[in-house]
Amino acid sequence: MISKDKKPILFRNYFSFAALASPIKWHLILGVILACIAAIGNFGLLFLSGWLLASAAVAGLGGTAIAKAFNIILPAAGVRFFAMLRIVARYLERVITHDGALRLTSLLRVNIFKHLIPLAPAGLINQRGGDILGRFITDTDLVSAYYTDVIIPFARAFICTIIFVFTFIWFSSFSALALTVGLFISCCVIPVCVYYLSYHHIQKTINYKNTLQTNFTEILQNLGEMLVLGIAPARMSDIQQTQYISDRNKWILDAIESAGRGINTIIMMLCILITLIQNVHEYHQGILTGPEIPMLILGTLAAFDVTFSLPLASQAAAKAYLSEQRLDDACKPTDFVSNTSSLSCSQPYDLYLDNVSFHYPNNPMKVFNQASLTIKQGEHIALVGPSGIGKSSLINLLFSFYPLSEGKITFGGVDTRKISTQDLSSIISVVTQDFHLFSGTIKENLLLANPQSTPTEIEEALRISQLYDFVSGLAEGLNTRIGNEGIRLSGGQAKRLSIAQGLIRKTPWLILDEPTEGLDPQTEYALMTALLKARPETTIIVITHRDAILPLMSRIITMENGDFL
Ligand SMILES: Nc1ncnc2c1ncn2[C@@H]1O[C@H](COP(=O)(O)OP(=O)(O)OP(=O)(O)O)[C@@H](O)[C@H]1O
Repeated sequence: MISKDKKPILFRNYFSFAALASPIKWHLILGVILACIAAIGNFGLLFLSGWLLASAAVAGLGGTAIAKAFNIILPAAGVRFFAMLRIVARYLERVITHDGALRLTSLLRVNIFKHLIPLAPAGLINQRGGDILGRFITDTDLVSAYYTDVIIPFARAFICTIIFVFTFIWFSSFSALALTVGLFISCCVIPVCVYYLSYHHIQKTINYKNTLQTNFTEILQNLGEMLVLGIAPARMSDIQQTQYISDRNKWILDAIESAGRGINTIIMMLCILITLIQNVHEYHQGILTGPEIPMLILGTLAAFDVTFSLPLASQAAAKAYLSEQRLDDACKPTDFVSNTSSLSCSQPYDLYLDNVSFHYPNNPMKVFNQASLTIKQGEHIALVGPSGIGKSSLINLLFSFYPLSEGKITFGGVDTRKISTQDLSSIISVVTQDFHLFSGTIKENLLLANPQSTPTEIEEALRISQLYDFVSGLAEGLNTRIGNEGIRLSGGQAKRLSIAQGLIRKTPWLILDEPTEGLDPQTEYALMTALLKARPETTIIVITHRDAILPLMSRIITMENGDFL
């Protein structure tokens, strides 16, 4: 169980964005500053260009003397300066904010991984693989985008609004007021409306996307079986249907965002119109000069530039919020969290089950009912019993993957709930029925189990698991690639390779779940005798239905009615 004070990551309940984003706070601050500088550069460029063009025209109309007296160099240099400033600031802003966003994504993923690990497998029992993958990839991306797609555009819009309005006040208070009202609607009212109008559709889009991802992952994983059962076309048509609904929803979101932009444009045009009418009036009153009119008009145009990304930013905010909820849910500690404490157990590694009762969280049927068992280090045991009685479940309890209803299990003198999974796995090697081989060479798969193993140890493991002759006969020997999940090996060869993985770790305990299933009697006998001879000191527990193995073992434990006989 996870202790209450170890509060995991995510937002509302478990996570503080500020805490997570703290390593990239300078990226964030610098990103906002550069985004503002780029927007001010754009504003300055248009503002000054309007004044420069109109002044040059007025000077030209005024005759040669006035034209000569007009100093075009200084404002032209200003225009160039703002143009350069805009380009450089935009470039630097992109570099810094994207670097920050990528760092944030990796921080977020590492954090999520850290919180998912203790949940496995019991805490993840009700989650589908594709769903977790979706949360891990898509939702982390959307949450990280909060920084580049939400914080920066809104911070830029608010800071620049203040700067633009104060610049306008210098020339015309009325124009400044019109700009304030226009920018307020564009920065606050429209984004809030877009957010609430989009929220429900974004929620649906995320759900559809998740369903698509989950279903597609399952189809890919089980494509062979689905083709054999003839259900692949039906599943594909389900996927198409979900994709169609998802696309329609996306279309609605695009329409809302475009409407937001469209209204923004209308407000900008209204603002320009009002400013123009008032500026002409002020010109006649002598408050403004002629060139200042286009300057304020183009300035209004430039000022609104910072608001056009806000409808999209509102949608990004809703996406980040919903994704954050999904990540929060995925990482929420349940009652079935495997332990993270780490008391060291010591030799002899004896196992005691004391009145253990247990049922799976999603299955009320008791697998163990006040079961007691003692296994001393070095014993060679066959664990037998009818299918579904609970033999493999013993492995889950040994590693505290599930909580006990009653009783206690000690290993090496320590309650297994207090030994970390890492510590246990350094003492116990388990070869399960549903073993996993990686897409790589035979050697890579063996070294994955024990990176320090020497060529002699590799050879020994292959000899015991009766794979040596097979591997020696291969053109590329140990460097033969075995394909995804060991697809290029036969079922028996793949099983023996997984046994070799268990052997090469040389741990004091070795548990083999149905190691000889699918093997011919000769190979089965050769494997078991070689194993028991090579590892006399190792505790070996063989979970099996094969009678041929039983005479070779030093003790046979039978499971019956939730207990050991
Ligand atoms: N993850 C799980 N969630 C819910 N119930 C489970 C889970 N795993 C196993 N069970 C149930 O627990 C019981 C014991 O299963 P277990 O796999 O330990 O049996 P077993 O003796 O190893 O069977 P077999 O010899 O067929 O491998 C079964 O009734 C099974 O349905």
